[in-house]
Amino acid sequence: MKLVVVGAEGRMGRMLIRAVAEAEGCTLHGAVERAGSPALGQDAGRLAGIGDLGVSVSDDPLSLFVAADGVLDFTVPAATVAFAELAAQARIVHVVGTTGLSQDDLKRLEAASYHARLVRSGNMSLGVNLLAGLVRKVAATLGEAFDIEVLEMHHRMKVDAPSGTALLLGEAAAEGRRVSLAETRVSTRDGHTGARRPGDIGFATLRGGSVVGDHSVIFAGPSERITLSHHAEDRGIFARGAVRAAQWAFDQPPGLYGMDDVLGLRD
Ligand SMILES: NC(=O)C1=CN([C@@H]2O[C@H](COP(=O)(O)OP(=O)(O)OC[C@H]3O[C@@H](n4cnc5c(N)ncnc54)[C@H](OP(=O)(O)O)[C@@H]3O)[C@@H](O)[C@H]2O)C=CC1
Ligand SMILES: O=C(O)C1=N[C@H](C(=O)O)C[C@H](O)C1
Repeated sequence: MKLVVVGAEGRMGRMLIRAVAEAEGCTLHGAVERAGSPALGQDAGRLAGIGDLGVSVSDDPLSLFVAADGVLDFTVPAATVAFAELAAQARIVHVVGTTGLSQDDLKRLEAASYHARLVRSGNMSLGVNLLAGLVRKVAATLGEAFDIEVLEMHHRMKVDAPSGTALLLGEAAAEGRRVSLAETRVSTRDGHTGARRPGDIGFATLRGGSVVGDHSVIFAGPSERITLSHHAEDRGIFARGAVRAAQWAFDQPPGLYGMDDVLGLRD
């Protein structure tokens, strides 16, 4: 499968280049950065620390997409929406790991998925997607006597909050309880907040250092507490998940898919 990595110089971009180079049956067809990036013209393999691959970083995504099978995209929301339109034009697989997407961005990705095979997830690791299934089940079993709080910590450079994974886990909890996350979500608490509203799903965000990604879902009940956690130790877990998603989507019809489809975890 011929894959293009966009955002090639980013923390995830460099991991994705490595994951594609290591994956059986995949080749790196192209690497893209924004116009003006100092990475333009550099060899993508060298950028990723694995030696030359003979693929120069380019700022012309469409000319690469038309001759590729898929694109791996962990960038920023505005770029991802633009790449979705180009991937749809080229009728290729688009794997989206970018987080912090607005409702309007999500609608535009959905529109693109009429033509492209688009896989999107706030977390591409096996562990987090298994955890989401457990959270759904525990939330359904315990009911509202247990308060749900989602706690996350990431490195100091992360720009969006709560994390895409925290929202994915919050959605799983809300689904388990058969409520809408939009109506129960509380993402900030400061000052005299009053007592906790029954049924709320709370989010707490920590930022600092080089933390790859820590997430816990806490079910706090009368006199006891259950905590379900995931700790990411290496970004390779997300990159390998993204390559697996692209390989899975290659044989699917156009549509919008999640990692639960890729991993066969849908109930
Ligand atoms: N779903 C998942 O499993 C995971 C998701 N993520 C998400 O992936 C995203 C990226 O994270 P991370 O790699 O840490 O961030 P980085 O800031 O390190 O990387 C983003 C890259 O995208 C580039 N970029 C921005 N705009 C464009 C454009 N128009 N065309 C091409 N490239 C562009 C940036 O370039 P420049 O800096 O020059 O602007 C940068 O190199 C985040 O939303 C993060 O939350 C991260 C890990 C796992
Ligand atoms: O920005 C990151 O680094 C990460 N982003 C994703 C998120 O927002 O959940 C996934 C992972 O936790 C790392």
